[in-house]
Amino acid sequence: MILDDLVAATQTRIAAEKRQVPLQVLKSQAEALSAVPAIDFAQHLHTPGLHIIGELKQASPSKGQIVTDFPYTDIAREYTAAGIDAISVLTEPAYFKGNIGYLRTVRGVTNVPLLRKDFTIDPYMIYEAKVNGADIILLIVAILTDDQLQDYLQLAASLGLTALVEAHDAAEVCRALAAGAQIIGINNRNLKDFSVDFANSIRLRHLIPPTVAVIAESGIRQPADAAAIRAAQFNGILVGEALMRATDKAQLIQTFKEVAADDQSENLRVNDAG
Ligand SMILES: O=P(O)(O)OC[C@@H](O)[C@@H](O)c1c[nH]c2ccccc12
Repeated sequence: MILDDLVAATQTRIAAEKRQVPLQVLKSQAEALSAVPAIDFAQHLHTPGLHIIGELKQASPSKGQIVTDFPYTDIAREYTAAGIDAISVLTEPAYFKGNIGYLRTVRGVTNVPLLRKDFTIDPYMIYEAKVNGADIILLIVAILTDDQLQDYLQLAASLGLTALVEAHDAAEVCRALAAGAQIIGINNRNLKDFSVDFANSIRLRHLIPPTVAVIAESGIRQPADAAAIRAAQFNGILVGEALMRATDKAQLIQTFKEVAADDQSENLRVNDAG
């Protein structure tokens, strides 16, 4: 199963990194930064409208090479100018051609919150996210025990990081809630076989109380997709491939935002009538 391969590759990678920079060194670097006030992304997600997390992803195991040209700092600037709410930076090298250096570099060109998109399986990676400028880490329920979920959420909070806790089915959503997740991402893609079911997030939405922010992830391509997700009361969307392939990324972001704005004015009308 591909997810097992990803986890194994990540274990090997982190073991090598620990030999380069020992845990204690990284930990003290991260702790020195923990006083820096982090952006409360969960709170931001509860403000009105559909928030957009745009991804920087040049390749993936399901799609192979998505783009041949990957000017990621230019794209980060373009996302920022277009009013994106956060940028997701793939840092997994073996399957997504990501790099932790991309995160650090992007941090230098934008002030928007950055999500370190990786297969977090070790506290080391959380310190590393902090040291390289992330505001948000990804915790994938499918690859963590309940104890790990809780510990990693706590560690992230202690460093001033927010966690996006990713679930794919009802049981995983319940585990995310039980661990105390403040932001849950429901992935439309099954990481075990990479099949995408766009309706998956909408089907599971009702399991999450309004106090917890919820993001729909993967397979979101068109404004109509964003509209359907907004109508289902999501706080945000995570968009990778569609933005990477779009020649005019600002235009696509704008269109997604317009869809959300229409929905808001509809709500206002309903409220006025009531
Ligand atoms: O490119 P898409 O279909 O818009 O999907 C983006 C994002 O949801 C996807 O990259 C993703 C969701 N969860 C992940 C976990 C690891 C790596 C990647 C992902």
